Amino acid sequence: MVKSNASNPDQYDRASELKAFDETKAGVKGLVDAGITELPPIFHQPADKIQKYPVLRDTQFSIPVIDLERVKEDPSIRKEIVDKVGNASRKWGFFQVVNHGIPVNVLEEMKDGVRRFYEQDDELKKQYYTFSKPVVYNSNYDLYAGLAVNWRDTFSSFMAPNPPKVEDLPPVCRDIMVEYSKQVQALGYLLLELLSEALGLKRDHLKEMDCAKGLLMLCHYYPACPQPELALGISKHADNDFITVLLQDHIGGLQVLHEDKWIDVPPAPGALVINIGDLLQLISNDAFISVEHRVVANSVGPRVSVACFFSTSVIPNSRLYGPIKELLSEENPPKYRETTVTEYAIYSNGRGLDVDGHSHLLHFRL
Ligand SMILES: O=C(O)CCC(=O)C(=O)O
Ligand SMILES: [Fe+2]
Repeated sequence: MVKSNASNPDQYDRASELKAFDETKAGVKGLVDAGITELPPIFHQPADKIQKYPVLRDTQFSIPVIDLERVKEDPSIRKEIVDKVGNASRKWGFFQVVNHGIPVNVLEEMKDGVRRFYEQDDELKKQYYTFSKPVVYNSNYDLYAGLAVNWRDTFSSFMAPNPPKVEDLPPVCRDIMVEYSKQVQALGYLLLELLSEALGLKRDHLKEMDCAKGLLMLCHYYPACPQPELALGISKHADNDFITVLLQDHIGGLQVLHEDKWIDVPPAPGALVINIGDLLQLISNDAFISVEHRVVANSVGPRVSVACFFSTSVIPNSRLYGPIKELLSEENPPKYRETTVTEYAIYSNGRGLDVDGHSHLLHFRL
């Protein structure tokens, strides 16, 4: 157990508390199971980090929800959908989709599978608490590097193009991980078509650039927090991929930074949240924006979510990605130098922002 010293958070041995927490291999859920009633200091966010931007709760400002029904059948409906996807990707960098083709029972089973993973016996879970297996479970991947530990546990696995052997996936959720990742990849390809068309490119342009070839699945668990106002589930970051498809449950907590205000992304039944990652901002030459987001801690959880990152960062790949030539003109010269997905991943080191809290994209700007 990590001893708590929340009444005097400045006077504690941070390094040894981090190590003690890490060595439990039981994550944040382990602390909750042990019955803590105060937030241990390693989780305390600096107050200015939590409150820097106001939270705006105004229905006038909300992430667009786009209905994909009949997108493949009716060209005039498709055109409307493409316009909506383009507008949302330019203005918000985020949107939700409904009628996306993934059945509700698959979404429910995926969330149940994540709950089963975390709620199984600690001893079974601990075997994945390592960076040397295809499925990596830990609390925060950047436990020792972050300013404050996030109130969250995560397990992750690359699911495409080279998925792990089935026996390497956790038995309690392996079938649904395989099924869901296949369906998400198909949706990823459809989204790339719509995004290509919204950029005025031919339908297969982004697909042919391999933007949905690689898929990293991150399964998050945000236990109920004893002092949610002092912690964050995920601190402010942007995603370092092409696009992300996020499945969230009914609890909520995801917020998007829009015009210097945090806007809630309300859970909608059957919906998936889509966001533009840094690499798509780069190749679209800033037409689409990769927007910072965070998850606040909650007192009613556990909340579960599954983030599917489309990126090929683990495949050795020398393919260069720069602003797409067809989008450039005298009035729209390239804003970024070319990079590889691997270089971008190494540069961002899996972290959503640089040490000063700025986007890693700035480093690649011409
Ligand atoms: O859990 C969520 O709602 C967001 C997760 C997220 O932002 C991420 O995995 O990058
Ligand atoms: Fe994210």
